[in-house]
Amino acid sequence: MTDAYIALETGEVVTARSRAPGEAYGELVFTTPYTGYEESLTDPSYEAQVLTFAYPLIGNYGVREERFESDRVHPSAVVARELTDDVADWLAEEGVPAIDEIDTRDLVLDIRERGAMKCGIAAGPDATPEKARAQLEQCPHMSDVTDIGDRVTVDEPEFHPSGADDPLTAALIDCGTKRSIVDSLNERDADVHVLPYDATTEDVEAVDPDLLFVSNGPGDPANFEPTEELVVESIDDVPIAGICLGQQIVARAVGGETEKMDFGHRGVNQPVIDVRSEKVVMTTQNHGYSVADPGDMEVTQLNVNDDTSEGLESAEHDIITRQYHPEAHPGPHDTLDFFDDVLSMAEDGHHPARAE
Ligand SMILES: NC(=O)CC[C@H](N)C(=O)O
Repeated sequence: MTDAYIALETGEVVTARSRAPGEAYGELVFTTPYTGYEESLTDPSYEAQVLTFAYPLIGNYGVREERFESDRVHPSAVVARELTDDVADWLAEEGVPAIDEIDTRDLVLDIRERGAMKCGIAAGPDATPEKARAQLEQCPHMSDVTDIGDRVTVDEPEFHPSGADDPLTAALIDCGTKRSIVDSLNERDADVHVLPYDATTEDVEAVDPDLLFVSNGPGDPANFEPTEELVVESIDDVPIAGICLGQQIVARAVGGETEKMDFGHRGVNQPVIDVRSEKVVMTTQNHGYSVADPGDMEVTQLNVNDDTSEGLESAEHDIITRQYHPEAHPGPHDTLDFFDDVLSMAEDGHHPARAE
């Protein structure tokens, strides 16, 4: 049944089946995992994006809140080959338009050939191609979504105790964090103060952290100037760690540069090599920008497929960051030791390579 349409920047309007009604626009991206749809759909990194699942059946093991990475669905719309009723009903309850019975192989090839592009979606009994085109016309370039940090950050600071007798303290700057990053720190006896992305140095000093941790998040790292400024002011005062958007913001803070990729890396099978040990790990990734110039930091890990920077470190300034998602959720557990490494740095007060 055709009661949904997706309008692409190519001028094409593709017909589909509505699984959750509504109209929306966003940057059209795809992710390839065959599991982890609850984690992806609640990952704040997908804010302002339309998420296409390359795997053909989404929802075959239901929907469980304990797998959520935040308190809501973040993509502005969802595209699949087939969505189960569990997922379709969940998205409808969340007010997120969803369409399926579309050739997602073809759509993914379009995105790979043209790069992540704008799109507009209209789904439901009143949907028309014109309404989908009207949504497309409203869609901004991702770098022009300048309020994206405000859409995903905490309203007020949150405290997540680890329950340990002698905990370390992490100040996590919430640029759209996944819950499993907080959990990964708590599980290693670190109390976590989650602060808004525009927290000040006074806000950080008030919690007296052993580690400043910059989270993952959506959009262009250039639109997180308050966080970048906080990192600039915090360097050499406290060890610093970051994941994904966090790596990008920290790189910019130490004089580096970031750039938009054609269609990014989104999946659970991205191989990464450590240039020091030459060990290769499989990683979970979800990003559309990358670090083009690491500034004052050393590139310690590279993507095996395209040599993009996956790990940056500074012994001088006590910094360790990763472009991929070490917490996985979903994905392989090859990289969980990142959290052990950054908490060891926090406990010692310096990067392991920096002599006392
Ligand atoms: N998961 C993330 O933190 C994504 C980082 C950034 N928004 C990008 O797309 O590259």
